[in-house]
Amino acid sequence: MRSAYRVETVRTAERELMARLPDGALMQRAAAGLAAACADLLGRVYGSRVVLLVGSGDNGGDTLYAGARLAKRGAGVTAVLLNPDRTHPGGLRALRRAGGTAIPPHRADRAVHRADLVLDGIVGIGGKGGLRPDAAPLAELAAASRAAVVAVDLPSGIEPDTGEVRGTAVRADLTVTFGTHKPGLLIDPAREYAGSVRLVDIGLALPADPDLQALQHADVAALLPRPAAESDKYRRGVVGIAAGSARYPGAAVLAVSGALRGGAGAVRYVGPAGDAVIARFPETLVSDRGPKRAGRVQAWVVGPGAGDDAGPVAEVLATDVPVLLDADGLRLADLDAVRARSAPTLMTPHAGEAAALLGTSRGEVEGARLTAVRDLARRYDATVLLKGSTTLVAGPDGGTARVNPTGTPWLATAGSGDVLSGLAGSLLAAGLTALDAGSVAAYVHGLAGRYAADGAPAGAHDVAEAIPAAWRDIRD
Ligand SMILES: NC(=O)C1=CN([C@@H]2O[C@H](COP(=O)(O)OP(=O)(O)OC[C@H]3O[C@@H](n4cnc5c(N)ncnc54)[C@H](OP(=O)(O)O)[C@@H]3O)[C@@H](O)[C@H]2O)[C@@H](O)CC1
Ligand SMILES: Nc1ncnc2c1ncn2[C@@H]1O[C@H](COP(=O)(O)OP(=O)(O)O)[C@@H](O)[C@H]1O
Ligand SMILES: [K+]
Repeated sequence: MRSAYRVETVRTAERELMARLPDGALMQRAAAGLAAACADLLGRVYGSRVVLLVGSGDNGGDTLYAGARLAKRGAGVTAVLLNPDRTHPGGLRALRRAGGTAIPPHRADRAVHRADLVLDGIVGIGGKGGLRPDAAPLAELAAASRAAVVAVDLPSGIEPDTGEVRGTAVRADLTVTFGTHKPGLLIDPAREYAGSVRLVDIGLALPADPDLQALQHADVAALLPRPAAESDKYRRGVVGIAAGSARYPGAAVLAVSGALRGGAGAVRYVGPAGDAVIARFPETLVSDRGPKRAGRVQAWVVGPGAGDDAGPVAEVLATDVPVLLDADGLRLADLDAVRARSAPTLMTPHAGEAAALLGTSRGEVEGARLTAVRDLARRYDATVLLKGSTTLVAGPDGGTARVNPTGTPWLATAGSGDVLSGLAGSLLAAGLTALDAGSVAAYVHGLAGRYAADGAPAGAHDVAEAIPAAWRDIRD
């Protein structure tokens, strides 16, 4: 499990640890880890040209001490001081003692242009908003140079708690972060600015519940349903799919294709696309009598390709089993009916659908995904899975949210969301909580997308067909 904590929590843990350690010890741990990561990146430290972009906080302090370590190993180190009077004094002394030099920002151009490595120590968790006008040109210089860029703790200019980027920010090849991941390092758009992320353990004691977590293979393996010796198809769970329309029969087929591979013992289909479903998947239990009279299920999926018929959505929401609401179902669902449910509801909007539900724009949702997914979860008193370049899942209680690490832009293909809804519904029917069903489905779906594409375009049905291979890979 990879965990991320917001700034306030990091600060508290930092204070507690600092009180028990000699002055400056924490910064030395951070600087040592940072210098080691830089040395790995450079390959050969001796003779390399390193430029430090140094702001006036402790982020600049870390950077100066790391620069001093690299200078001691023979690197030529130049520090660009954004604010010479407020530069971390101990860090600057250490750099000078090790043979490094300091220059003002107006001389940065040439140094950055010739550098092999640029360290971004402009601002860390103390930053707010995009970079200020005096700092922004340095980010642009770094972007234009051929040097590798290492962000110290986080790329300066991103919002650490949310992953928002509201102005200019540094674009890094590598981010060396201290103590814990920050949510912004795992969520687009900021994640794009961070490059690869390396965590340096500095001994922080953090609370049990992170703000955000990313499941990994072992976590998902432990959650995947597995039939026991005495299982039968009903004990494994039956998932009902109320999807598709005369206009969009394919959505029904794709949702069923995901559901059949998601661990439920049987898939019941209800809707006008029964013939198409049976033709492709003869094992489906097809009914044309509407969700209420279709027979017992342990979870419902409603909405993919459903068109404008609000009837099945209302029927499904009135049941006492978990419900996954997707696509048209999101639009047709009555807010009060969702809020009144006694069983869990999992909503799976993409950014456009989330924006419509929140009364905002798609761009606003994409720029502030964590805020959007939490807002929706609270508003609907439901678990929400927000799809897209970073898929997030949040529960209504405001507790730990999940971020999916396996996504791939190859998944951006028509119908792949239908596959996801079937898969997640099947996991709900198999007994997973809404948070687990959503995050496990996103994980398996992302991996299946990678397998299906393997570097070339793939269709949604290919993604569904790759689910068993992804599942096996996780299980092994
Ligand atoms: N937590 C830990 O466990 C450990 C933390 N450590 C390190 O400490 C870092 C936090 O240091 P910090 O608190 O001194 O704040 P920091 O990030 O340097 O920023 C403050 C400076 O930024 C400026 N500034 C603000 N916004 C800005 C903007 N938009 N654009 C431009 N400038 C902006 C602000 O200016 P001011 O408002 O004061 O004028 C002030 O000068 C943390 O990220 C990690 O690297 C490690 O040493 C060890 C363990
Ligand atoms: N840029 C991207 N990176 C990773 N995954 C993406 C990206 N864009 C879309 N996806 C994924 O592709 C799927 C598309 O679902 P959706 O938007 O509902 O499409 P459809 O309605 O055509 O099925 C979702 O799982 C989503 O998370
Ligand atoms: K930084």
